[in-house]
Amino acid sequence: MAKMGKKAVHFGAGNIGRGFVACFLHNSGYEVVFADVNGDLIDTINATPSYRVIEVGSEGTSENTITNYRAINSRTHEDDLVDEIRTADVVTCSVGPNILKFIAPVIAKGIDARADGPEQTPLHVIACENAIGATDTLAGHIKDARNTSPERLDSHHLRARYANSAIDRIVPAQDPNAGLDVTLEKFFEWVVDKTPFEDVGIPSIDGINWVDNLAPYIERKLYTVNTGHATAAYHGYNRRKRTVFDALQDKQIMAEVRGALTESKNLLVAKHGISEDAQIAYMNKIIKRIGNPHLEDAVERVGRAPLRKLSRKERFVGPAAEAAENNMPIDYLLDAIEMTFRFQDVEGDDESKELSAIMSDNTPEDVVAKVCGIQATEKIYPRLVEVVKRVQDDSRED
Ligand SMILES: NC(=O)c1ccc[n+]([C@@H]2O[C@H](COP(=O)([O-])OP(=O)(O)OC[C@H]3O[C@@H](n4cnc5c(N)ncnc54)[C@H](O)[C@@H]3O)[C@@H](O)[C@H]2O)c1
Ligand SMILES: O=P(O)(O)OC[C@@H](O)[C@@H](O)[C@H](O)[C@H](O)CO
Repeated sequence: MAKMGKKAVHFGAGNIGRGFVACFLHNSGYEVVFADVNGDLIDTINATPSYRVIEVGSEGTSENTITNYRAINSRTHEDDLVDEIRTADVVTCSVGPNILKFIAPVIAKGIDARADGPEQTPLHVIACENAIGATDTLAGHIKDARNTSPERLDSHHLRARYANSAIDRIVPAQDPNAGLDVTLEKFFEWVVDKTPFEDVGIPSIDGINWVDNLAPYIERKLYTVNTGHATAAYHGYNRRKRTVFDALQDKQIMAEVRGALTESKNLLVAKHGISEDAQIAYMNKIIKRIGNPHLEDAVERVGRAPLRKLSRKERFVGPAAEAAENNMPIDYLLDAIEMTFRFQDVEGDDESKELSAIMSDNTPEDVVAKVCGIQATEKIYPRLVEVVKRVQDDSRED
């Protein structure tokens, strides 16, 4: 039975938003106000008093029923949303790392409208995206002079506090006939940095693991779950597999996934003092999770946005660049990077089309600098140039 009285505004009523974040907020007693730009989705949410979150796995199926929510179109009803943020306890988002700059202006207005005396606790802002420091990125946009007047910055901390998070739960694209229901894996992990909230009170959201130092958690998540997932997806896409599960049935793809995860493990163990045994156990658990036969997770979803995934702090170049600097092996990570560069012109994926144009119009050296953010002085640079050149040469032959 949910406790009542608190309000959360959640940006992005998609898979992880409805299936994970809103579910946990609801179960912790929050009314959830979704903010989204998809008009049909907004209408469906407002016309549907409850939806189900359905957990599937080898242990069987279980369900949660979510109620006590509303939705607002952030494009057409900005003033209403400002007012919701003014009176909210928590703002969360799961819109995609590249969308944070678009949701920042309305959040800034809502924060600016809040009281900054003892009568109102600062808004707690937590971005739930697959990216290192996503809440910091959002906060940077909110505090930008275009969104918050510089004279208001000194007292901004009285109106809002920002905490980074690492969020982990596989939520595939949903059956279009499922309405608002979301089918997802049973496993979840939501880790949040507690330090920015300590003097004003940590929001009571059941299921969050509050920590003092988030860096090892987010790097371990991104460089294991997402590295393994994306390795399976890109190799799978290039071998015409439909889902990640299908991809992992192929022994060569499984070997690529294990290889990439072993290389990222070497770095994580050396860098964060995680024990080798613990990381091997974590890695094996992840391989099992991404191979969940009950999840229909299309390789195109997991491979979406290849330019983001090839960027400097992301799941491949992030660990590979650092491992290379430390003279650790990176052959499997480079194989996965090559498969990512081959993820071009995929139906419905704008970044894959942009990638194709970038590959046609630039030298390999420029591609590596522009897409991966890697400089010529870095050890990984010549190997990335080689990878890009190979993909470009193959495209010219086709
Ligand atoms: N699906 C997963 O397994 C999973 C797990 C962990 C983290 N994540 C992260 O969560 C984020 C969202 O992923 P998802 O799978 O839920 O994607 P999704 O596409 O299902 O949902 C994104 C939602 O954001 C909305 N949106 C887009 N632009 C917006 C804007 N300007 N304002 C408000 N809403 C906007 C979209 O309409 C959509 O409803 C990503 O950063 C992803 O990496 C996803
Ligand atoms: O959301 P992305 O595009 O960063 O990555 C795709 C998937 O790997 C991702 O959504 C996973 O399902 C999720 O990160 C599991 O926690």
